Amino acid sequence: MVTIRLHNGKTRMKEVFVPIDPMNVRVYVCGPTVYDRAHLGNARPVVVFDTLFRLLRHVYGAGHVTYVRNFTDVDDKINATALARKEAGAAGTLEALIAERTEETIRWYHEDMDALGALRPTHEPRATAYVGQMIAMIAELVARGHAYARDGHVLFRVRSFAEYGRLSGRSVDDMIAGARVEVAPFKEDPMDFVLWKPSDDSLPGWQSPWGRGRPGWHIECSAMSLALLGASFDIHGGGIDLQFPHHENEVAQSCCAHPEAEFARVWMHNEMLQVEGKKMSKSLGNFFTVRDLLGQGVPGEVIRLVFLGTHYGRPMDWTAEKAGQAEATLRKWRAMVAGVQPSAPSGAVVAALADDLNTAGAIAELHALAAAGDAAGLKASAGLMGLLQDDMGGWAEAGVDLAPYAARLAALRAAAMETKDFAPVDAMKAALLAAGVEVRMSKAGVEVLPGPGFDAAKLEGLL
Ligand SMILES: Nc1ncnc2c1ncn2[C@@H]1O[C@H](COP(=O)(O)OP(=O)(O)OP(=O)(O)O)[C@@H](O)[C@H]1O
Ligand SMILES: [Zn+2]
Repeated sequence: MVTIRLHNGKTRMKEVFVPIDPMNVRVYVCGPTVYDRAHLGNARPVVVFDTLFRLLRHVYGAGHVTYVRNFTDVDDKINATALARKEAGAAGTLEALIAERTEETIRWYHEDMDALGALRPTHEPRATAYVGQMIAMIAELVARGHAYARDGHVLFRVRSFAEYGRLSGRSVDDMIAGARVEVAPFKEDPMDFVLWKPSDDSLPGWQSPWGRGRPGWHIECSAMSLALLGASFDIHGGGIDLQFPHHENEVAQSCCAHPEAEFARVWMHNEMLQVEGKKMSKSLGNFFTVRDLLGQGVPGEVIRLVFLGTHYGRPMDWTAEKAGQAEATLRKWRAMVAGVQPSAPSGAVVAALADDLNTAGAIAELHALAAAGDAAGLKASAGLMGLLQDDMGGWAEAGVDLAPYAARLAALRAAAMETKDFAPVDAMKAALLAAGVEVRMSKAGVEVLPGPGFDAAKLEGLL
């Protein structure tokens, strides 16, 4: 059996990975808060942990890996977007508007992450479906003296857990000194964090022993991982931005509710996608969405290869140059593997991935396979990384760059918004469809992709 080594954020060492149960290797990754389109940074953990998922499936068997990634669908940012819609005159109750918003966002998330060749996790639990389990866990923490109720809130008593701060390498006193901890009258200690908070009538809420309210964010992952993976499981992942306080708090909650268990054995954190040295984030406003890139004609597979070019533990930038190189590589490889039956993945590619997901090393091995003319090996090995899959190939096999057609269509639409004459847009769209091109037009942009019956010759004269 292949030996996998992973850098464990808990011990800060690269360790041989030994699953608790090789018949059921269990992974939990913190998923998105569903109030808006995913930005490119949000896609990095998806690609990183999808690559891990694929490697584990290869080594232990596809039926022997359980991968859970949640949707956080209870959050004040979601409430705010729904409230804003209501105030703008949207019909329906707040609950209905929230449900509409989260459904829509989950649909977008699936479309965008599917386009990157990410497999759907085994389970994608929604937090709102696990509120009962969260309440039970909070009650357990109260009973064990690790939490206390005050004024409709329930707080975790940080000083009751001696190991608090170990995962992120901080001491409680340092945290308070440099802290952005919220002081509130209902807290015994400023470090204590919220497990449950009250909801007024204008907000979604659930009945609980502490009155009508809603869960804090951290308890969601503790309760959902417990329900779906058990009190001890193998790997917990997420972005490094979540290490503190989110993951630290998850550890505190889960270990105090189940002191007999270990919670996550291995912690893996992906580093950030950056823009000019800063984390791409919604709050900084320095972001673009995955959909923006797809709409500009950048294939999802190109985005995936760019991500895999940098080790997950290092920060990285998105650049047009990297995208151009990845696209050229994939065009070359796709031409080589067209119609070829994959053989088995190369040992060198598997070994690179098994070495703490050395994806850059694995890509170098793919180049070596291509240079050696081993198309069958290239196809199988790239497949292990979610590349050169048949269902993602249309863009490259087309052999033509469709981005200018997307740009032209977008320009015609912009002009039509002014003139109110949509005939030129319709004509262009019809011509593209006749050439077998799939056209998707939305507020976010225009996307054109070669469809099954694509015929490049029919594009003649359209630009
Ligand atoms: N710039 C980034 N690079 C890599 N991963 C990121 C980046 N920003 C967020 N993530 C990860 O994306 C996942 C989803 O996070 P979440 O939905 O909480 O983010 P968000 O609220 O959209 O992000 P933010 O507000 O930080 O822009 C998490 O695993 C998080 O660590
Ligand atoms: Zn989490």
